[in-house]
Amino acid sequence: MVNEFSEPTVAYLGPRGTFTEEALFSLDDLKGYRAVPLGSFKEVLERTEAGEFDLGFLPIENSIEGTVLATLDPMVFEHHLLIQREVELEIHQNLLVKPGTERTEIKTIISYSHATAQCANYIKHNLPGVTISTADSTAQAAQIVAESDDHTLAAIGPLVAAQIYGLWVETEQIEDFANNKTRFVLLSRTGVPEMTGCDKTSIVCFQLADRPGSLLGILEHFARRSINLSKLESRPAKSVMGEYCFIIDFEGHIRDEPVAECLEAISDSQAGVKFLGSYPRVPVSSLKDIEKNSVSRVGYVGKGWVRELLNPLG
Ligand SMILES: O=C(O)C(=O)Cc1ccccc1
Repeated sequence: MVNEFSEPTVAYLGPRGTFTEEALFSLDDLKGYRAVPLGSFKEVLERTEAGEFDLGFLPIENSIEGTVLATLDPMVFEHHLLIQREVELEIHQNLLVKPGTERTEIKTIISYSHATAQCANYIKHNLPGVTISTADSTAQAAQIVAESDDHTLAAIGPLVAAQIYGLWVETEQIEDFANNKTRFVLLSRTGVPEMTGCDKTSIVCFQLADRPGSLLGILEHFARRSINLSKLESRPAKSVMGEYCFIIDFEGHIRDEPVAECLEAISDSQAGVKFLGSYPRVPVSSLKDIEKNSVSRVGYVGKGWVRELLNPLG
């Protein structure tokens, strides 16, 4: 270990008071680790890969805004880090102001881009015309507001950030959708955790050639082995316009024979495969939870709707 601390270390997106910190502190078995807040996603990734920290911890996906590209893209294209664990945290966004500030005074809102996006409707209807400004994290935004003399500036972020930086909570829970969750990942330079029987594997498939059916070809390897996918996302390959790579999460562990065989088959035929880790997966919501949270079924199309569209009279 090449760092100044005697105990094992975990670097995370700081400063103190981020949602990332709250998610990290929920991991009981990391209590013996020294948690070190860093200023940016980039710093966490670079310094973990360089071996300065044993582990890194970052958000990777939000249920309203989707993938956190500041984590995923560098993991796909620049770094060689392995996911050790995933954690889900329920997120509530809050409007934070300097003590004494009236809502009518607010002219600029600052936060991490995902946080302001999670509250876009709230801002449009309740703070029309405000300027949106970007910080490296929600807690950094709170710190900026606290350190500024400007009463027209407000932050969006966690309640704990208001406490740490001495801000007032103007309005609580301003996110646009209920059930706002963020998934975080624990990263390490080496090591694949033991198989638990309830695992997930993440990979990136880089197509060797762009030809018809190449995605289908990749997916067939999973279907043939009854391996269930939990996420499929395409990202520009960053080489040629129109070329993409596919980021795939699926159930199972690299030490499961069918999983290993599937990855071998894909890399032998269609694509270069980058392994991002096999790790215990968070329990999936039960059907009952989904039912309870679904707002309305109006607008969903049923079986046979294509036929109905084609033959409106038939
Ligand atoms: O951890 C935080 O407070 C952040 O600002 C990062 C973040 C990004 C996306 C969703 C939740 C948190």
